[in-house]
Amino acid sequence: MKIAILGYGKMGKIIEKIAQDRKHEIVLKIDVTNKDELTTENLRKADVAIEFSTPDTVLDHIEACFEAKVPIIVGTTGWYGQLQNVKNDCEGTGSTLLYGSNFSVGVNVFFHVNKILAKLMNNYPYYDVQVEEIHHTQKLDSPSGTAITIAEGIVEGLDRKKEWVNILTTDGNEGADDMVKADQLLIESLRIENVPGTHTVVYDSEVDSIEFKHTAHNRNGFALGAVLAAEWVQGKKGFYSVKDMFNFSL
Ligand SMILES: NC(=O)C1=CN([C@@H]2O[C@H](COP(=O)(O)OP(=O)(O)OC[C@H]3O[C@@H](n4cnc5c(N)ncnc54)[C@H](OP(=O)(O)O)[C@@H]3O)[C@@H](O)[C@H]2O)C=CC1
Ligand SMILES: O=C(O)C1=N[C@H](C(=O)O)C[C@H](O)C1
Repeated sequence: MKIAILGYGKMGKIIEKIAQDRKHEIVLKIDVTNKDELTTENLRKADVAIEFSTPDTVLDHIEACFEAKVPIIVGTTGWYGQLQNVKNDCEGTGSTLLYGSNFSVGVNVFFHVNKILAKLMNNYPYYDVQVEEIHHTQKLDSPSGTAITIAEGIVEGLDRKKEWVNILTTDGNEGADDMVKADQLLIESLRIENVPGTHTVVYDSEVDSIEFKHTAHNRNGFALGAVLAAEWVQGKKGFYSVKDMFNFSL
């Protein structure tokens, strides 16, 4: 496959390496320094674009791919308020897009089990629940896209939580729980140097705690998942999420 990499930062560089190991060719790499090269003509040299840039640039990149009729895999987070508009645009223009807040196999297993656990915990009302996410200090968005997907899974399955709320802190979160209503699900966001991504769901009662945790040791799992998504989307039309690719049956 011929691949365009839109956003050539921490993720873009690992994606390049993994894609080449899998015998794909990188035909375009875009970052701030050469953003003028993101033209329809250049995009059409690719079979697929893989987008890991910023919340401020992702929508322009999506639009450029729709215009060029090149399928796009979107890993960038922090734009999900526009999801429905992008879906309408994708379907209206006969384009192809697959997005995911997290492309790693481990996190997608986590997403699936998190939903099952949330439903199960309806039977145990004496547990409260919260989500914690920790990322490196360069991260632009909070909460993380992954934490949003986790929180949506809990709100969907656990009747006593109606919506999520977020508190971002860099120096501990004393008293944060007191600011949250009983039917709100707290997502605590922490920013610590060099952490690739750690997500924990904690069910806490008077007598014990249940902790369900995913720790990324590096970014390779995210990058491999994005390349697998680029392979999976070949020959498909429409709007997909990474969930369609994994399609867990349990
Ligand atoms: N879905 C998933 O599995 C994962 C998602 N992510 C998400 O991916 C995104 C990128 O993460 P990461 O690689 O760590 O971030 P980086 O900051 O390392 O990389 C961002 C890249 O975007 C480029 N960029 C910024 N502005 C523009 C512009 N106007 N035009 C073109 N390129 C631009 C930057 O260019 P320059 O270097 O020149 O500044 C840089 O190359 C984030 O939203 C993050 O949350 C991250 C990991 C996994
Ligand atoms: O910005 C990051 O680094 C990451 N972003 C994604 C998110 O917002 O969930 C995925 C991963 O956790 C790393």
